[in-house]
Amino acid sequence: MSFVRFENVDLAYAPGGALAVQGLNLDIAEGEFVAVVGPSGCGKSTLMKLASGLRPPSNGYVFVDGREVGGPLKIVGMAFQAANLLPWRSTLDNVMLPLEIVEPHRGLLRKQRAEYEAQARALLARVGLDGYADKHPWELSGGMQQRASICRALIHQPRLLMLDEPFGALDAFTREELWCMLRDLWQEKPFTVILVTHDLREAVFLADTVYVMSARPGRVLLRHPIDLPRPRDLDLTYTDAFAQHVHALREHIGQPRH
Ligand SMILES: Nc1ncnc2c1ncn2[C@@H]1O[C@H](COP(=O)(O)OP(=O)(O)OP(=O)(O)O)[C@@H](O)[C@H]1O
Repeated sequence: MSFVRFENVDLAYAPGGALAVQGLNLDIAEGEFVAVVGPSGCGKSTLMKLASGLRPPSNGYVFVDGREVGGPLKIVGMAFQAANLLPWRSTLDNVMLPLEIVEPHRGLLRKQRAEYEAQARALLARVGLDGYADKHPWELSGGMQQRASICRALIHQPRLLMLDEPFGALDAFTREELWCMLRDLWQEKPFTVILVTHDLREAVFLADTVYVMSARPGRVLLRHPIDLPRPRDLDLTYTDAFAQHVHALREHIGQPRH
C-alpha cells in the first residue's frame, strides 16, 4: 500500500487560473526515498505543498498514510535551500523548535526537557555537530547550518521528510558530505523522503525512485527506479552504471525544452 498517493491532482494557485501542476499521479511506499527533478517552475515545490497539506488540490486527491490530506500534517518534517535558523537561538534551541510546536511533544516538553535535549544533542552529534550545540547559527559554516536544519526537520521523528533543494546553496564537496549524512540518517531508521533537487547526480545517489516532471503545467514525465545497490558510497558516482542513470534522466529533462 502507498504511504503517499496522488490521484489525478491539478493545482491552480488562483481559482480558474493557469495550472501549476496537472494530472499528477504518484505512489510512494513507506520508507521509500523519492527524488523529484524537472525544469525550473515545473511545480516541484507545489508538489511538496500538496503532500504536506499546505495547499489543497484544485482537482484530484492526495492521500498520506491512507487518509485524504485535509490540512497541514504533523508527521512531516521539512528543510529548504536556506537553513533559516533563528539567529538569536543556539543551534540546540533551533533544533528543538518543532518540539515547542508539534503535539504530543509540546505538551511533554516542560516535564521531559532533559530527555528531549539529550535526543537533540545526540542527533547533532550524529551529523558531526558535536560541540556546536551551544553555538549560534552565525558561528557555523553554511554546511553546518544545513546539517542543523536537517536535524530540526527530524527531531520530532517525522514519518515523511520533505527536502526542497536542501544542498543547493552549498559547494560541491560540502554537498557530497551532506548526501552521505542524509544517506546514513535514512539508512539507520528509514523514513519516507521526498527530495526536490536540480542535481541529477544527487537524485541518483540518494533515491530509490526519481520522478521527472515536465515544464509547466507540471506532469510526471517519467518514474525512474534506481536499481544501484545499497549502501552507496561516493565511489559509485564514478561508475558507468551511475552515469547511465544520470544520462537517462538528463534526456528526459532536455525534451520539453527542445
Ligand atoms: N504562491 C503562488 N502563487 C501563484 N503562483 C505560484 C505560487 N507558487 C508557485 N507558483 C507558480 O506555480 C508554478 C510552479 O512553481 P513551483 O515553485 O512549484 O516550481 P518549482 O519546480 O519548485 O520551481 P524551481 O525549480 O524554480 O524552484 C510556477 O509557474 C510558479 O510561478
